[in-house]
Amino acid sequence: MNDILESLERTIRERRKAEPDTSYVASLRAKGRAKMAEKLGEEAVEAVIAAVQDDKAAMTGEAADLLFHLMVLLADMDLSLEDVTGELARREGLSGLEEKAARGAS
Ligand SMILES: N=c1c2ncn([C@@H]3O[C@H](COP(=O)(O)OP(=O)(O)OP(=O)(O)O)[C@@H](O)[C@H]3O)c2ncn1[C@@H]1O[C@H](COP(=O)(O)O)[C@@H](O)[C@H]1O
Repeated sequence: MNDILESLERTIRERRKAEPDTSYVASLRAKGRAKMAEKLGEEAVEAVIAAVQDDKAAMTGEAADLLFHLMVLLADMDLSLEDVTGELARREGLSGLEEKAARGAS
């Protein structure tokens, strides 16, 4: 599973340098971060709808779109999956309440 995400992360970094008319990733880069964020929001809403409708097939596709667009945005911010998994690993070492407190949540 991680192999696929790591491979996709490399592909996204590489395709950012392509000509926008030959690559969806490059076209998003050309449109800018606000457009990437907008796409992430759209995909999140579509995933929410699939979940509420209990549509597993749609949810699988929407979750893939959501992950992909999140990774495009992370790459634009020069963040990696390792940054995210590192944060998840840190949280795993804490209980739920400790983790909430560490994030400053009420
Ligand atoms: N995983 C994906 C992936 N998932 C979704 N999408 C695209 O995301 C877009 C979003 O869906 P929408 O229905 O909102 O599409 P749209 O109406 O064309 O989008 P907008 O005009 O609103 O921006 C679609 O065009 C999908 O093709 C993806 N495009 C690319 N990848 C991966 O990225 C790699 C590099 O792609 P290129 O940059 O195109 O070479 C590919 O090999 C794939 O592995």
